[in-house]
Amino acid sequence: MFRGIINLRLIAPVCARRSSSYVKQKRYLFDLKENDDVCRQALKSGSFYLFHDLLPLLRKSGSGFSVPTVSAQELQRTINKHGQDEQKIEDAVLVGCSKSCVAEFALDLGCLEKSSLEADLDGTFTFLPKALLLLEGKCAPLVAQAQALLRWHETHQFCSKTGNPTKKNLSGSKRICSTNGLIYYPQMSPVVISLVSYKDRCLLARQEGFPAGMYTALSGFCDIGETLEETVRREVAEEVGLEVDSLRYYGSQHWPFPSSSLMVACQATVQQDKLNVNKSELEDARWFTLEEIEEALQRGIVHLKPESGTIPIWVPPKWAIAHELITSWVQEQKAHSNG
Ligand SMILES: NC(=O)c1ccc[n+]([C@@H]2O[C@H](COP(=O)([O-])OP(=O)(O)OC[C@H]3O[C@@H](n4cnc5c(N)ncnc54)[C@H](O)[C@@H]3O)[C@@H](O)[C@H]2O)c1
Ligand SMILES: [Mg+2]
Repeated sequence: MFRGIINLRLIAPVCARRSSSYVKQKRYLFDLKENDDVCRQALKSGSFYLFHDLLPLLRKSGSGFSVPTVSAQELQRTINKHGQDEQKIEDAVLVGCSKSCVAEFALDLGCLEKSSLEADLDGTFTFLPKALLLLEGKCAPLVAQAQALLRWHETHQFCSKTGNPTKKNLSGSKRICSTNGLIYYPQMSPVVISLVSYKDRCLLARQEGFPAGMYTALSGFCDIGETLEETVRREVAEEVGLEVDSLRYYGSQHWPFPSSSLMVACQATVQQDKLNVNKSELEDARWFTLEEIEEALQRGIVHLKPESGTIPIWVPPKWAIAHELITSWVQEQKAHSNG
């Protein structure tokens, strides 16, 4: 059993007063998920994020973009105006509830005409990777979660055992086979992402399909039955031929690509730096100094085509946990050098 130093990134415990409203919010969310009657009521008063064929609706807001919501009444009007039955609202899926316990849903209106919808809603249905780059703060993970849940329902219409149709419960927290009652829950695939370091350098890699110049931390899906630590060791050995000798948990992130992964991030160290890169998985892997990494972080996203000559190294954007891992390594290196 691999023993590493685990120091969980703990969220500061909420104070006693706030925890009562937090607990109330989470208990209401549980009721919404599990109790169709509670959810049916909430569908009349909740707020709705809208999608069109899994593209989220974004609206220009100042110098940036926001993710607008519509009320149940506005949604009814829009659906009626576009000739759809109001029942369509029951295709919505629950994505959360506000601190004041207003239920938040996501609904895909892919059956309606897109451009007239965008005109009515004063927004644009946007390709998800682009939308996530345009959004700030909590909007990006929320849109990613909603799209992943809508996509899961779209791709799990039939029972994999009987082949018969499945039906979602009202909140969309599960699907049930119409004949044998088998219950399906939305899945995330666990993926480990490790920033490997050796003395004062860290290791970044790229796959052939990555945007030109982008390097990121090593990552890999967990095989069935593996512990996270075993996946870290296996993936690092598989991809760059090194043996991990210590690892430290950093944090986690839901990642909607290619289909809903749970990224579990850690810092890992190795005892030697001789790389043996597995070219069937990686196009390249390199050790980078603190200075090179700081330059890459400064550079931000580089939109250059491979044919434009030498492309400077860049790393995933701020909302990717790889970026956080890399930034955390820089801070530790600087704290270490400042003694
Ligand atoms: N959020 C971030 O900062 C960040 C950074 C890097 C990679 N990622 C994501 O991590 C994931 C894993 O990266 P990777 O490509 O290096 O993985 P990987 O090294 O495991 O190689 C991918 C291979 O894993 C296999 N696989 C096993 N289970 C799978 C599953 N459930 N879904 C898809 N493939 C599965 C497939 O054969 C696939 O070709 C990717 O989805 C990638 O987008 C996220
Ligand atoms: Mg990998």
